[in-house]
Amino acid sequence: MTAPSPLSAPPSWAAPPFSPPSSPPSPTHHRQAPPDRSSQEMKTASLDAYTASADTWKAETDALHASAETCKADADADAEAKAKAVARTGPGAVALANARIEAAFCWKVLARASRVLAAQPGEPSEASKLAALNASRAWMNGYKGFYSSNYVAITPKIVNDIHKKGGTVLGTSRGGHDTKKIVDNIQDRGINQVYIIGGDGTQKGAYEIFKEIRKRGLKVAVAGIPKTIDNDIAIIDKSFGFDSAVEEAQRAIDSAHVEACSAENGIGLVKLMGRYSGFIAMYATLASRDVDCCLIPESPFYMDGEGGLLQYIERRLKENKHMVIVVAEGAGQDIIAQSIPSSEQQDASGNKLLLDIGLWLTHKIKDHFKSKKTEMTIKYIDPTYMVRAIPSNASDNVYCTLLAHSAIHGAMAGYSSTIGMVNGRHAYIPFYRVTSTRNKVKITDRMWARLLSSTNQPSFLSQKDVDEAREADRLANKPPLPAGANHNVATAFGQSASSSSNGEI
Ligand SMILES: Nc1ncnc2c1ncn2[C@@H]1O[C@H](COP(=O)(O)OP(=O)(O)O)[C@@H](O)[C@H]1O
Ligand SMILES: O=P(O)(O)OC[C@H]1O[C@](O)(COP(=O)(O)O)[C@@H](O)[C@@H]1O
Repeated sequence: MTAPSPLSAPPSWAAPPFSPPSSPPSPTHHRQAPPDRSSQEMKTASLDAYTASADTWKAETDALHASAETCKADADADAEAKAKAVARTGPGAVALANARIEAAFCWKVLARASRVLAAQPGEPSEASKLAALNASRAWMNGYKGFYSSNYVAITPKIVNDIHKKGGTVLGTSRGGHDTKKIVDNIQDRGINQVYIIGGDGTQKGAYEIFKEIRKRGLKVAVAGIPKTIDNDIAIIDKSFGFDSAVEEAQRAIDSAHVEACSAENGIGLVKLMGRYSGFIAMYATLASRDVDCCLIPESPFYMDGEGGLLQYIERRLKENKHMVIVVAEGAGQDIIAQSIPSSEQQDASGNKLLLDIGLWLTHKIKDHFKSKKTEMTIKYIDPTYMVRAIPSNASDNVYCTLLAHSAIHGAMAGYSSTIGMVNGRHAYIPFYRVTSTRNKVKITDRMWARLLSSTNQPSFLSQKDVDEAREADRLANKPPLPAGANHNVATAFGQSASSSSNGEI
């Protein structure tokens, strides 16, 4: 497949695709001959010197091969020893897997290093640089970049300070996931490791690519690296980008608090992203401690009547003369749909578009106090992309580095999975476990109870709602069985499956 002409030229910083020099780098070791020797003698001397250096590299390569063999033998012995020692208990399987990952990783890296040395008689540092440079490529603008534009070479110089910028230097997009075209591109270019970075949708796309690669029998490792501000990816403790978003969302809440305190019966209302999960709203509320009510998709509420939101707002303004309300963009969709027909429109990736709960609530609250002939001022703040466009914070920068290290270790050992932190430890998680459900706030868990005690808001829930929520959580956390699992595996799986993390960070 010839590379299609790029629809959009690569960015100015993109180096042209790397092509190795036509002839191997000339040896830099031979000395200049004295001026009075014949040219034939000079050629002989240079050839002798070159032969000597080739012998030296061969000896070094042989030595490296020998050490690789030793390393593999030691690692295999270590893995077997660990397996015998702990295979009888649950953790044994994990220890064995880890030992085998280390063994495979060690062998592959050493074998790769010796191949590079054997193939390139130039200085080893040049040889390894050539190999690394030739291997690191990036496709621009999301999945469609695999087939709609050329790749760009990624070098240490190019990525040196990207962690200080918001957004993504690779560009992103929604839609455009054509599994066949993507895997054709991977196969045609002889790629053996693919690192795919993004949210829950991206991980689903990575799973499709993995299944197609497996169907074709290709030796390609696919590493899914979770990145989304929503923290809605299942199993992992948190997603890269979430901490930074919470920090920025708190700044919007602080502004809403200032505005609310500056007016008679002032209300500051902030809408935050998170799509169908309310983690950003929940954690920014807990961080701020100036919030009187936090509304999220996972916790239904109602406006009118006894115990409703409007009654609570009236009471809070009487007590405190001002209040701050935080609403997640996915909250209240059922209530809005009663007055505005739900559009059912989707974005290019198939995500259902949300109705604007922020504007709807602002109008409802204004109309209510107008009908009561009560003075009230509401300041509506929708920070939208400001929460997402900021550079990642220190915590996310460290997390991102560790995710990258784990992803490379796994891919070099030949594993295909989503990489993430689970109960504080980095793990390789099968794609189907991550893509089979979405991480949502559990309103029956401690973290939501902590929020309710922080805001003193009513739970807006009946006991029936709580019981239904508990049952839904239980079913949502029953892990799917691997395809074709037999009774014993199903039983064992049922025993060992732990409930997915719930934002208990
Ligand atoms: N079920 C799926 N199968 C294949 N590709 C998918 C699937 N869901 C989403 N994608 C692709 O993954 C990419 C990112 O998905 P999207 O939902 O837009 O963002 P995010 O990954 O941040 O949630 C898009 O190109 C989309 O087409
Ligand atoms: O950038 P867009 O297309 O407006 O999408 C906005 C959506 O993207 C997000 O910021 C992140 O969503 P993804 O993780 O699915 O990309 C959501 O919180 C928000 O609803």
